[in-house]
Amino acid sequence: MSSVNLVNLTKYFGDKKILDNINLQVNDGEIISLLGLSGCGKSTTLKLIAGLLKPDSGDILFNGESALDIPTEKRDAVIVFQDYLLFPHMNVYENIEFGMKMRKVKKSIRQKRVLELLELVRLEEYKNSYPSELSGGQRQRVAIARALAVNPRILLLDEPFSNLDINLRGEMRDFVLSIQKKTGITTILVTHDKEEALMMSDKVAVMVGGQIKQFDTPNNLYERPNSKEVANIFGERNYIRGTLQNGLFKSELINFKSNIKEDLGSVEVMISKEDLELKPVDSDEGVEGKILKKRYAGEKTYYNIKIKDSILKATCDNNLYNENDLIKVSFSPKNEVYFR
Ligand SMILES: Nc1ncnc2c1ncn2[C@@H]1O[C@H](COP(=O)(O)OP(=O)(O)OP(=O)(O)O)[C@@H](O)[C@H]1O
Repeated sequence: MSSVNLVNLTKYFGDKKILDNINLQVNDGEIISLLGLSGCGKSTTLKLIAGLLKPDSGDILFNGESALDIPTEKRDAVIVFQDYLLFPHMNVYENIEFGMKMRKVKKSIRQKRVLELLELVRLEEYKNSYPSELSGGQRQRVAIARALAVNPRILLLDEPFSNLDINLRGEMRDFVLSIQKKTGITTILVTHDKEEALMMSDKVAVMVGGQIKQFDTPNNLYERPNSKEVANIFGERNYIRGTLQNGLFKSELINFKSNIKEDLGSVEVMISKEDLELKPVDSDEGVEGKILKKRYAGEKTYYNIKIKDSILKATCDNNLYNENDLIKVSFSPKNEVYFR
């Protein structure tokens, strides 16, 4: 097992800077995610860690020691790609055994390890099946067992769930998490799915344009993003410009008592859609608005509400109001996030 430390890592393809001075500290045994839109450099970062690419500058430390001169096959950092890349002419047993055979591990040890892994990924009865005879989830479990077979220090997962249907995806996320906890292997997951990153990770690195914009716990990223750019990755929010003075936020749309006593002057407050409260129009509290659009989605209902000349978005657990209804909207801050 190992910690991973990326230090001022920069990578160009031609004259295009793909990774721009990346710094990241992953502690031994942690599972973290690299989250960002397509093309922001997530897979490139994984390939650099695995040794499939070389950086133009910077360093990669495993347990504090540079891994740059260690060839890929000796780095002990294995990647599971989204298309799994199983050997089609080998059965499940042989696929899992392959890496150990290459490393000339003794047959009796190989056999014991493959059987252990088959049990871990719950595929004992499929050991003689070929990849074409397996479901997507089963193939993925073989790919994970094959990666773990060589006792890597670091597991790198590149969009491992994106080819699976939605139900299987949930199941495989739980499965991978349980294996990660059981083995304690340091794991870096690449994903463009915000919920997946939040659900699976001790910490998430938000990447935009080859840079890490924030590396933090899921809760901090969602509740206390350090920029609008990061906030927007975790879903659409409302931003209202106003002033924060003497413990009061005042704006043309909404006023509320703030928990922050510092005078910040002119600011934009971020309000999550689920933090706006909708009440009947004859309530004493709140500002009056009109429902312009409603989308009922079972567990939740999404509303667009017009207040003066602005539109606020709200997500409610109930389904009490309809389009064109007049309502009152109020907000009592729990976690206040202000941007200047
Ligand atoms: N071998 C390569 N040669 C040239 N350009 C490359 C190469 N590999 C990746 N790129 C470019 O580098 C950028 C980052 O690619 P990368 O695969 O790291 O992104 P990503 O965030 O993983 O995206 P995705 O989610 O689509 O896989 C992209 O613009 C891509 O076109």
